[in-house]
Amino acid sequence: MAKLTIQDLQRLPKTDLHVHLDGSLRIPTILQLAEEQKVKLPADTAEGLRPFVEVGDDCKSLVEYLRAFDVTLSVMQTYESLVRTAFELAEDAAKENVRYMEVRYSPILHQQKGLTLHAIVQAVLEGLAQAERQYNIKTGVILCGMRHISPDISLRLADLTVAFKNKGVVGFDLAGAEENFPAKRHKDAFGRVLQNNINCTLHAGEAYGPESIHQAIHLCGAHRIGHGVRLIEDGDLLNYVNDHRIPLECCPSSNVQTKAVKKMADHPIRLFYDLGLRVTVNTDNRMVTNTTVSKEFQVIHEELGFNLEEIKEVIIMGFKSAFLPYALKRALLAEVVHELKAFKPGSLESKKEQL
Ligand SMILES: O=c1[nH]cnc2c1ncn2[C@@H]1O[C@H](CO)[C@@H](O)[C@H]1O
Ligand SMILES: [Zn+2]
Repeated sequence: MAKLTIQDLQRLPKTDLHVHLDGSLRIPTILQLAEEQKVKLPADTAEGLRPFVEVGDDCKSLVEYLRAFDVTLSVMQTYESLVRTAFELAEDAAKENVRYMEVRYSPILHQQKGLTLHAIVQAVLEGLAQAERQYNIKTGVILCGMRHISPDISLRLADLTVAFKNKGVVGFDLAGAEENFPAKRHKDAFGRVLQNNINCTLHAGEAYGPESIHQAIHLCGAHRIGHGVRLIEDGDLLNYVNDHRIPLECCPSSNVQTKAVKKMADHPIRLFYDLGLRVTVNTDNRMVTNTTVSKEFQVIHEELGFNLEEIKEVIIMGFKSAFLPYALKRALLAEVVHELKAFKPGSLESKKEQL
């Protein structure tokens, strides 16, 4: 199998359907925002801050992984900081040819300085719109309820999702620590979203077993599953997910860091793909996990043996799984399929380097 380079993978058109805004900042931006806002960080240089906001493979659990967000959230409490971080995330994604991205975050975590929930959504939409005008990228927003926060708050966030339906918000999610915080507590919020004909996805099967995925699908009506790695433990549910073409938002590097899987070679995305499941490849958190969509494809190429044809197929599954109206999705898919057919590995740059 010819080896694909990172440049090849960067050139391919891609999606990122699972990326948290508050885990995907640039470190220099955090430093600048902290200075402007007089916020105290654990360190005031990029190198000093890195260990607090990038977890690495020695991270032991999801709960440990989530500590990085205390730092990022401390500088994401103003309208301008939300516009800026949303713009920069879309800019970074566009530069590696991500053509469609769904950005998620939980507005309730951005109210420490009194911003209204509406302003918090508006700011992110403004930053993303600015990037869309400048780059060849389409975006949508997914609002997250948080598992450990009260179901009443999830209901308010569900109402916020309804208020921004067709205005840039395309779905609702449930994030945060999974163990001891079952999704069923939040089922009214999902009911609200579903009854308004809005898509939902839930983080499930990351730090808890297949029961969690079962709840997400059957009690909360999940149209997609975030991670879902532990689906491998329940063949019957796996068949259901496969038969109903429920997409899995796989985030391989993040899963090694949170110990959803012990090591990359054990990642079930290979088996899921071979069984015909609809799998997608995503970053989860570009900064916290120190990754990009291209790097995630490189990892599954090098460590799990996905070849170019298989990668193209996973890319297409990403576009198919988008929370986009069907007509738009079909048009975008047609464009991408055309590009993928014409794609030849070996970028101009890498050819020049070889000379
Ligand atoms: O992999 C993950 N699993 C569960 N929750 C997560 C993950 N990454 C980030 N968050 C949580 O989602 C919130 C909103 O973006 C973040 O603040 C973080 O607490
Ligand atoms: Zn996530």
